[in-house]
Amino acid sequence: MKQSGTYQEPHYRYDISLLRKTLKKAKAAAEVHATELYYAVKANNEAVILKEIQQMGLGADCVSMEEIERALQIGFPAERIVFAGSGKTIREIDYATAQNIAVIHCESVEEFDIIQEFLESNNSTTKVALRINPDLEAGTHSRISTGKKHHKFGMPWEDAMELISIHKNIVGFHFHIGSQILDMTYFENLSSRIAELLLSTPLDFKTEYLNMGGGLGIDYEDPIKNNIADFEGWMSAIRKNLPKRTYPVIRLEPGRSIVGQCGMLVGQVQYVKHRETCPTAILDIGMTDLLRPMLYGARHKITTVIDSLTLIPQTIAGPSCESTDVFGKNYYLPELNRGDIVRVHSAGAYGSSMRLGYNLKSPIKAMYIYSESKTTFNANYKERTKVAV
Ligand SMILES: Cc1ncc(COP(=O)(O)O)c(C=O)c1O
Ligand SMILES: N[C@@H](CCCC[NH3+])C(=O)O
Repeated sequence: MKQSGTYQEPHYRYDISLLRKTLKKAKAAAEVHATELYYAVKANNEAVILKEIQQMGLGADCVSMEEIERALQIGFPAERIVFAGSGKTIREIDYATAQNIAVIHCESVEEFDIIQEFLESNNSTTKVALRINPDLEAGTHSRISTGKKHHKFGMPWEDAMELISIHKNIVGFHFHIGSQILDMTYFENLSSRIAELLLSTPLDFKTEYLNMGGGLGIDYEDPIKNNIADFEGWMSAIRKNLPKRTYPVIRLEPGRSIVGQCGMLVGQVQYVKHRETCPTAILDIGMTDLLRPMLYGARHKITTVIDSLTLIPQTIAGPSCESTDVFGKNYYLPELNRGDIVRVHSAGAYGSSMRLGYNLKSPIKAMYIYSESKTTFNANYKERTKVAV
């Protein structure tokens, strides 16, 4: 009897109709709240995904020269591209200013001088906004918080005030307190802090540009029921304490909330090790394809297409030569066996964009689905999991 079975290549699976639905919801909320959206390319930079986003009229928030290049290739106009990042190199600043992108988010006084040099040498139309560190909690995992004083991001308000007193080409401010934020109080706090800070700008300074970052969280526990993030709640919270008439249009740069739920990672059980504590299913997908569980202890929902009412606790692990290459313990699933297909949900954001080349693993492919019922999906995968004997 042949033991090897059939092999289904692992892949990211993107539900484009859900992406479109999500974009429509985000755009509708943005219209109500006079908000312009710049998609954070770092969350997912696959060309097909970016094209969908560009076609819906969002701008692009980029953090490297390569992301700017990709955004331009996809068709985002330069005047709808912003460039952020805590360690921009001169090569990157030169490129961004030469392309006349809309705005650079400058993070320090030192960086400002360098940007200034390239704005002049490139005779650039790019504007400068200052990223402020507001010293605020974000109520999220400590490793994905960015807005406290000790974090490396942004500059103190005092530095910003000094810069605007000298330079006339600064158009406004940029803030971002962290990612995967579900408690809207933290966004309300951000809007209070900004309102307070803006009161202390010199009378002759007009804040033309106000970017309040990204950070809206998604439901990792129940991504099937809650597949669209609370854009309306986010935008109300972020605007709540801003004086409306003074700041008619604001910018936001969501990443995860746009693409997180439309992607899943599909892999196959290679072996099951029957440990004393808990069986461990070793898959062909792991930390090189989705780093979040290993980097932040993030828990993603995992499902299978096996019909069984009996669920048992199992450890789900990846194939890399690292003890931390484990999605998690105590996943209650039907008993897994070699050949079974496993789906890791909510892998659309910070999945493929954070993939690793460790162990010389080749990047896995992406599959784009434009419409498919759940029944067809399950049937297709079951077909493939039948092990040949
Ligand atoms: C400056 C900045 N803007 C936008 C984002 C996108 O955030 P999120 O994916 O949480 O919406 C990030 C990532 O946290 C960021 O650092
Ligand atoms: N990459 C992170 C969040 C950081 C986002 C960028 N500042 C995640 O996987 O959740």
